[in-house]
Amino acid sequence: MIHARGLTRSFKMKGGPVHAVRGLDLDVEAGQLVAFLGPNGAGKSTSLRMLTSLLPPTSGTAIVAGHDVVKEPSAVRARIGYIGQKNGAGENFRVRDELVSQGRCYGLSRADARVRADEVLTQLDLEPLALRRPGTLSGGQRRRLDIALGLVHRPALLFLDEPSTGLDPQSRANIWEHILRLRADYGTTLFLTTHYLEEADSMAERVIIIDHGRIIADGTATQLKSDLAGDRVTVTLSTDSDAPQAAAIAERLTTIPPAISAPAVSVTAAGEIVESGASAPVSTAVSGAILQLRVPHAGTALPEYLRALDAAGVKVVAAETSRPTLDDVFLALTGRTLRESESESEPADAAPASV
Ligand SMILES: Nc1ncnc2c1ncn2[C@@H]1O[C@H](COP(=O)(O)OP(=O)(O)OP(=O)(O)O)[C@@H](O)[C@H]1O
Repeated sequence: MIHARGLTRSFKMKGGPVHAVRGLDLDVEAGQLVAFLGPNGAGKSTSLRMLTSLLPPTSGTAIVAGHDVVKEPSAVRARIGYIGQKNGAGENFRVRDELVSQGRCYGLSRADARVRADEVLTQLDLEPLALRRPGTLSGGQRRRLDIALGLVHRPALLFLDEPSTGLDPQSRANIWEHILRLRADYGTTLFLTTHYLEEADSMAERVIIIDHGRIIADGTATQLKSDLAGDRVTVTLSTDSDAPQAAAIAERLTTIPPAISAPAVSVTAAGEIVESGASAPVSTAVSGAILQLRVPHAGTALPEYLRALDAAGVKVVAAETSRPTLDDVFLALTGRTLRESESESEPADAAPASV
């Protein structure tokens, strides 16, 4: 459904070029639900805009829904839906009329556009709002209308740029319910960006992480977490002064490597890990009397560690383990958390020039 090779986009800026996307290689099969994650400025929207033919790549190729995004942009647009970050509906028409008008834009007859408008109104639970103006809808209702607008022409592939951002938890859950239903009922291929790691973790069957315009991880959330991040063990000592000794003991244990060195990798559909160069060590973290360790299996590491601390006379007052998150995966790959990356600022003199 999506086949991109070396897809690249740079923007000319006063302070020098911005390399937004650097050589994206991507294959997405029909029916997949893919979450595209990365910090602000990682290149997610630029990638989406190239894949939807809205922005020409600087170099590289992409075949989307069977057509070349550069040579056949109209054919691509006729077969895909794109729901951008901003609202798609105007203010002039009522909700149903917006949908009819969208259908007309895609070449449907007036009668067919009306039938289709009613179908998507039902699909997105928007019938009670059909006669309202978009400006009177809540954030969640409006986002559902955006999705309905993207579905009028029955696309087999839907791109959604942050479909749930800015919504309250209940509306976010509601949007996800509709997204998952689209896939279950119609087999729609879904490619979406999100900042909510826990949503990507629980809903998407495939997670692709992009950073500085490059894909740094690609696999199921479970694969990425177990292969790249490991479990977290947190031990609280009775006194700070024992922390250096406790850290040294951790380094000597066979079940606790002194540092998990996680190379930047991608995981193929077959579960094969492909290394792609850079490595970012994740070390034992000590904060006062609290030690945090990354281990492959907390269930075996923690008892061994506690026995070793006890034998050395180091008193432990609390110990707990936790499963890794996708943020831990990002940390393992880049040495930064996604949240830290979000606050990295753009160059001060960066101002858009011709694109
Ligand atoms: N039209 C443009 N002109 C100049 N630079 C741009 C333009 N569009 C994007 N960029 C730059 O390209 C980089 C990638 O931006 P992009 O919007 O793709 O990131 P993103 O991952 O979607 O971020 P966010 O999560 O904040 O939406 C950023 O440095 C951004 O400032």
